[in-house]
Amino acid sequence: MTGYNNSNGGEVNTASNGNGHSNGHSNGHSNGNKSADYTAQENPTMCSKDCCSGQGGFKPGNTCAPKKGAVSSSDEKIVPTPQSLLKSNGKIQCDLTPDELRALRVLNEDTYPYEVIQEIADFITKGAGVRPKIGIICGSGLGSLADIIQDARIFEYEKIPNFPVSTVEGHAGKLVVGTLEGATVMAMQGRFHFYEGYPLAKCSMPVRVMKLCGVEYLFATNAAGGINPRYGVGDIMLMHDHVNMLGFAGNSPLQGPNDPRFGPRFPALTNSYNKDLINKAIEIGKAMGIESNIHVGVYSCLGGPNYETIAELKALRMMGVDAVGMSTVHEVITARHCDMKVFAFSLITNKCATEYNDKKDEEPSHDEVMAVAKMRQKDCCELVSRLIRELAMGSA
Ligand SMILES: O=P(O)(O)O[C@@H]1C[C@H](O)[C@@H](CO)O1
Ligand SMILES: Nc1nc2[nH]cnc2c(=O)[nH]1
Repeated sequence: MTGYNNSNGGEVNTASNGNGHSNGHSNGHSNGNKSADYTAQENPTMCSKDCCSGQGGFKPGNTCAPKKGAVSSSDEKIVPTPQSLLKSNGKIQCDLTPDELRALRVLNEDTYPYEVIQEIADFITKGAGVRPKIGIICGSGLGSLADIIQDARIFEYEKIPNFPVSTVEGHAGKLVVGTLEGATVMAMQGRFHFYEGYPLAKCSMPVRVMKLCGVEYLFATNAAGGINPRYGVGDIMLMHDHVNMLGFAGNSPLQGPNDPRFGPRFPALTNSYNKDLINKAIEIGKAMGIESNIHVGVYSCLGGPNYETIAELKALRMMGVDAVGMSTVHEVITARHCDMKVFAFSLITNKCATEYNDKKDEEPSHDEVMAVAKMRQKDCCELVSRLIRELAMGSA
């Protein structure tokens, strides 16, 4: 791989996408469900299996009175909403623990005013005693990127005011602030995904926190499926562009009122991925002897949590996508909106099938994603730390 320049789209694949296909599927089907109407046939007047089963089975004339010990609908546990917790004096009244209450509040908070982000940033910079210059977001299984940070000050997400919590395996839920290769850094060991139930603005809110902490460069990493047939498992794809599938569906982290203290209402995204950093990373890849495992390509984020169908993967390939995942794009949009320089890469943890087959062992799984990330974490860490060293020395 030689130096990257955006004019030819890096290594964007030009191979045939294999558009013609026959999947051998027949549309007609029989679901083999012989007793779909079982209750109605066997017990013509039984109101429901649960209702009548505790009464010695159905007998004609059952009154369907509530079973002993059953909760009546008025006793059912109510899922609290902020409104249901409020008394008329505006105070919250509920039997939730402070932790449950906090989780509820964070879940219900969709937008973060500038002042709240500022408070979070102050909490971190005061606690850490430094203003970091580089922000790192660790992808699935790549949390070890933060383990190499020196003089680390660790903040668990649940202890940071107004911060969401990580719910995905391989995302520890810690913010690590310290120094790496002479630069001050803050790293997220655990990011937030749309599929966890967080709105995109909340998923990428930590990027704004980074900005107000003083961060100028965002390094985002992710685990992704390789759609480009030339990519192998364990390869690294330096992102030079993205296709925002969630954006196609009308979803953006920048939706809602725009606060110009962060950035403009209509930001341009044409030069989102810093070319100097991409070229430096290619040079570093050569020096590490992993040149043939480094690509430059286009990433696309889908909502997840399911992996893609073959038809979706074919469509993505036709659109020029090289790797697919469930993150990063909204973080990059948020970072570019507030004028941060961005470097991002995907670790290819699985090859995406773009032809139909029945091979179970070729289906993606999070276990496989984690295993490959573990196997490749050393090279990923080295790439990131060498790049940060170049930045700290002022040569990137
Ligand atoms: O956080 P990233 O994007 O690295 O995680 C990917 C996408 C899903 O969260 C998970 C699927 O295995 O890995
Ligand atoms: N959407 C998606 N995310 C991934 N993360 C790791 N592998 C994959 C994949 O194949 N698809």
